[in-house]
Amino acid sequence: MSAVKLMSNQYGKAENRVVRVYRDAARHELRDLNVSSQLHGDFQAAHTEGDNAHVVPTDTQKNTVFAKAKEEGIRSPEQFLLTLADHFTSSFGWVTGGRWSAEEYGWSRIDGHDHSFYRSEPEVRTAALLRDGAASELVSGFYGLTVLKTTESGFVGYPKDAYTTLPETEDRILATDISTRWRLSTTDVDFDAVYRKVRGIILSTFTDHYSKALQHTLYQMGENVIDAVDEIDEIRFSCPNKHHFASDLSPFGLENPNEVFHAADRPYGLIEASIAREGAAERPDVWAGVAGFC
Ligand SMILES: O=c1[nH]c(=O)c2[nH]c(=O)[nH]c2[nH]1
Repeated sequence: MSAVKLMSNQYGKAENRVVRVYRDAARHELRDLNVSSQLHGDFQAAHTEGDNAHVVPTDTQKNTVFAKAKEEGIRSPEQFLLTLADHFTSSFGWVTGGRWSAEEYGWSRIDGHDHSFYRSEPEVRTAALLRDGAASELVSGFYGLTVLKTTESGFVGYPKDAYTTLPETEDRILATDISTRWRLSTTDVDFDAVYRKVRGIILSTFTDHYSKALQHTLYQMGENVIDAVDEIDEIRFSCPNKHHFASDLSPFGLENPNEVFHAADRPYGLIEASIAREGAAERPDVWAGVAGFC
């Protein structure tokens, strides 16, 4: 009699780099994804007996990603993940769900050209689908959108102790790499439209207020997104405070009224926050499948 038992498990093929080109017309379209597939279900015997009768090979999961890109197309990362989940759960009775995720890289036309593109979007778009039986939970987001404002940011009013050296300021650079994910309350939305709207709100919020701290700015970003998008119940941010320190040029007899900075790469403040719609159900189970804070 063994003293151990199998607990949670999942398996699949990670990081399938699939590029779908639509070339039915002279003006081509493309979607460029990195897709991971993880199955949940009855894989007990595979672990305890070495019986692979239920083990849909990770190689087959990889092939399915590419075949579905052809058969169903890629209309959005989220839609593609739903297609994969439907396929695996309907094809294999013991597959009760899974976790499918994707990153998307954004391309734009070179001078409006029909079939030549350049990597235009600085950020990587993300999507994660958790399927459990009939329930689908979607978390969309992006990371790597770097923003900076040269003024309209300050940091004052914090506690001072024996170790405090930071001077208060009401005029500093605020810069960060935005990582964010938002939890959708439905799978019945235009995912690309929601993505563009959220991205736009986050950027306009960054510019449109005096930031009293990065915490203050993230909260306003979250508040504005949740106010504007009914289908989003919760949004998370993980953002480094990319410090820019005004250089001391006094040894050279020069003044420096916030014109020359040392852009320090580390250490950096790390500011993380989750903002949720008042009254919406909390879903720690959904976030548990997302690496890091968000
Ligand atoms: O926006 C900020 N938030 C902080 O928590 C913090 N701490 C710090 O030293 N500088 C800043 N800036």
